Amino acid sequence: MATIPPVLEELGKTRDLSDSEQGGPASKRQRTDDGILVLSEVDLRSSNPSKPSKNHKRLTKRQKKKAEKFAEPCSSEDVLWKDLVSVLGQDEVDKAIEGETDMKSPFEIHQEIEVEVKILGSNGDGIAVPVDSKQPWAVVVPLTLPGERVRTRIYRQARLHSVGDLLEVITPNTTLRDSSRIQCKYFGSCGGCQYQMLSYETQLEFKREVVVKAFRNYCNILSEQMPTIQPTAPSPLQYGYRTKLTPHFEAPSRKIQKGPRPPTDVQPEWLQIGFNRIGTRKVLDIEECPIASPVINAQIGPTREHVIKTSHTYTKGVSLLFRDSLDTAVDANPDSVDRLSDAFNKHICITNHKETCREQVGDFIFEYNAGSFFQNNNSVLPPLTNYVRDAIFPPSATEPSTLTHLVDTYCGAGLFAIVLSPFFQKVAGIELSQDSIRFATHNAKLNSISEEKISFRSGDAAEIFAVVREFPKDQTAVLIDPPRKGCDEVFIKQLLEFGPKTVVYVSCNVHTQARDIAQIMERGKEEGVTKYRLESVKGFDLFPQTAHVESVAVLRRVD
Ligand SMILES: C[S@@+](CC[C@H](N)C(=O)[O-])C[C@H]1O[C@@H](n2cnc3c(N)ncnc32)[C@H](O)[C@@H]1O
Repeated sequence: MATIPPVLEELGKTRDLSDSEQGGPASKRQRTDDGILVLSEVDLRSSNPSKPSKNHKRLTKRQKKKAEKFAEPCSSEDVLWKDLVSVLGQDEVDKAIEGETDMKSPFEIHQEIEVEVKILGSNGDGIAVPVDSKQPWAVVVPLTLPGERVRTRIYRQARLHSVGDLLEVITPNTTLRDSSRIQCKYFGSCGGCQYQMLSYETQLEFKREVVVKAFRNYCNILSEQMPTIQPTAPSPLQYGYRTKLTPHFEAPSRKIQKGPRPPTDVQPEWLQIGFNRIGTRKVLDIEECPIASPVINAQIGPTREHVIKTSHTYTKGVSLLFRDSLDTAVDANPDSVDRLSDAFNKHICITNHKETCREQVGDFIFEYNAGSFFQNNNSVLPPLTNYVRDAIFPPSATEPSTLTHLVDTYCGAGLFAIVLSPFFQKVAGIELSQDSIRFATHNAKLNSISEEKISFRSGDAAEIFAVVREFPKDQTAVLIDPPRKGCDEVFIKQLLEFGPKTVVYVSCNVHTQARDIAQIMERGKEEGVTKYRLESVKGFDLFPQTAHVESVAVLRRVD
């Protein structure tokens, strides 16, 4: 029998039972645009309404109705559902739904069972079936790998599956699992990382599989139109890469708030500063995060001390901010500073949302508001932006490119627009956040790009097509990099009406990306609508050790 890290053992023992009641509040995982896992509430109907377990809580009618509904397309529940169907088989799933057994779990909450893991789901958890399966039912067990036999304790019930804590890996997959690779003492308890026990090559292969499945499930185009998904591009840094961290803590209860002032040098018991424990909304106290950069880790201790000292002052939960930045006290003007000097390359940690951060990407400098969006893994930005450049101007092309104009939609602080600007005569960017646009314009100046060449405006992405009407569509590339929810129909309609020669779609959610690309290609079947060919799809690993994958798809107009 394989031993499991003590953190897993602790997780198995200490899950708060109130969190795992049948029909009680359960949590659904969601990922923010920068890949951070957050948990929000979803209500599940009782798995066996006729025989409630002793932990059963009554659901309101509204809660029941919500739980009975199928998941929103492309949501993390829907992505999981597709994985469940692939494990259980469509016929069995259909039969269970028809026979109304799809919500009737064969297991009790807190029951311990043995399961065999069939696949690693796209959300990063193992998807298993019970060893003595009598009805089609799956069990989702985080931190497990295909081929493993594990013991799990059920803590949540949902449609055709239960979710359990990993108690023991009975038969490990020794080809894949190696616990000596784990570099974080919180791995197994913290909800942030899923893959530290895997080799980096295996992580990249699993991420490619996620992209393959996303296009299979959400991009319903003919198989001959679907290019082979390329290998996932690695991150140069696999630990110490995160340039942003947002640990949080809950406020003390009213009683504690009103009680006597606590000593300021001892961490009160209620105060846990960190990330959500796996599968819960309970905070795990953390003092370090090995995937975050060194300056962030150096700042965690002093910030924790400050929070502990002032803990009596908090009446609301707080999300802390740690941003790795070049030292903004040094003038960024290339005439006054050597950008290769130690002074310019000194890193500091910014904790105030309103302060300015600075990063270098290739030869370009970017400044942005610490509270606004910027990609969270600086090490991967040169390969990512180079890949997008080569996708627009393929180095293997035999003819010189005719592309002279770039439209950067959802442009943030101007990352792609500015890095790619040397290759275009004119560049226009659009972004909803006025703050980011202010910085995009500032960044153009910081990098000596003229106002005649580059312009940024704030607004909804679809509005850009009215602005760039004078851009010659045969010479224009459009870059799309939307938030996790993807593009809306208005945007896609306007994109197709504009009809640029090349579209590069960068996405932090490959499922909505696949859905949007299907829509772009489907619309092209209509009379008079621009047609596109999906040329390539490639994952990029912006978040090593986690299940997250970024994806870049390239579409060329069919003339
Ligand atoms: C994934 S980020 C990409 C930012 C930028 N391309 C980068 O790499 O730094 C998505 C950006 O879209 C912006 N955004 C969200 N909804 C938008 C909309 N409807 N129109 C334009 N921008 C939007 C967000 O503020 C965010 O900056």
